[in-house]
Amino acid sequence: MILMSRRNQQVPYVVKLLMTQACTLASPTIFTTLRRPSPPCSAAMTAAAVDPSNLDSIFHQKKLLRNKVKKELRQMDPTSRIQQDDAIQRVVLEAPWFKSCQRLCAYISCAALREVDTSKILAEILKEPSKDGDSRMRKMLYVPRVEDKNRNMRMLHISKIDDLIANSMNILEPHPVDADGKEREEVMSSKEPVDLFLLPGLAFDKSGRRLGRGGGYYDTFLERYQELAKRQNWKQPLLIALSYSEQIMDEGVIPTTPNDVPIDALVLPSGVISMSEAFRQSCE
Ligand SMILES: Nc1nc2c(c(=O)[nH]1)N(C=O)[C@@H](CNc1ccc(C(=O)N[C@@H](CCC(=O)O)C(=O)O)cc1)CN2
Ligand SMILES: Nc1ncnc2c1ncn2[C@@H]1O[C@H](COP(=O)(O)OP(=O)(O)OP(=O)(O)O)[C@@H](O)[C@H]1O
Repeated sequence: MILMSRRNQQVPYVVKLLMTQACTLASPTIFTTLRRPSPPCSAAMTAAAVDPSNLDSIFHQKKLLRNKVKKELRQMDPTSRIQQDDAIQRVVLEAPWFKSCQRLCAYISCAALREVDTSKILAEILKEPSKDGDSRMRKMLYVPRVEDKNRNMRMLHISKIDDLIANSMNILEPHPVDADGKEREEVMSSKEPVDLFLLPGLAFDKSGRRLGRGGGYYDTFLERYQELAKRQNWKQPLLIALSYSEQIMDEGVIPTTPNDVPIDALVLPSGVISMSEAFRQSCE
């Protein structure tokens, strides 16, 4: 049986697990060739496509799963959390796809929401280039700003962590205008493509499903950005989420709808799980 992946490549209905050192210095990358959760192959999506009233049931199941995962995250041992935060960020900082990326969108982690910490990754991206001949280009960093309650989010350029202020949800985000009174660059208006998104989420599975916090901000934004990249003939950005081991679900547990955008890879404290051919190619 042959299925189509999100990049429209044929994916055999076979699960292959390969351990390889090719894509990470910190820990092994697990390459999985799995049935992609693209619309035709998800039971939940297929049902939703023929019966829109079924969406209510899917959203209800999503809500139950969010509550379960949030409870588990609140109960996590603080020492284990710190260890996992460090390990996950180390994997990212040492990964070839991170080192080589020139422009990325990343989330500003919120400790109260028990999100995987991104502070070390952000600090590394924003640190001043050393004066001792380090000629590496500074990466362009864009971070989310929620514009309204209708799933509208922008990704704005920041150059220092002080550019951020807490919003009504207590998440740090940039003001649309910088300290010099200049409008910040928005990623959707940039002339250059983004190579990488580092994504938050509540639950994930090994075939690329991602459950967010229920706002629909990321799915909406990612769909718009993928359409932009297609129109511009740009390479699609890698979509990589960061996850504690507690957030990995068995196959079939995460309910999905056609709007859910599948991810390319997942970073866990133990390494990277690859879910797409695009990710594998980025490691070559
Ligand atoms: N760090 C971070 N920034 C982000 C997101 C995110 O998930 N994490 N977003 C991703 O979309 C957008 C903001 N969306 C958000 C959606 C919900 C909640 C929140 O606090 N939800 C509560 C439940 C609220 C309720 O049910 O009424 C929670 O999850 O406990 C926060 C941000 C943009 N910025
Ligand atoms: N691309 C889209 N176009 C229109 N509506 C969307 C889109 N993506 C999500 N939505 C809507 O947003 C709401 C929240 O969706 P869902 O529960 O899947 O969010 P989530 O995946 O938890 O959140 P997020 O994407 O912000 O991480 C739903 O009503 C969903 O139909």
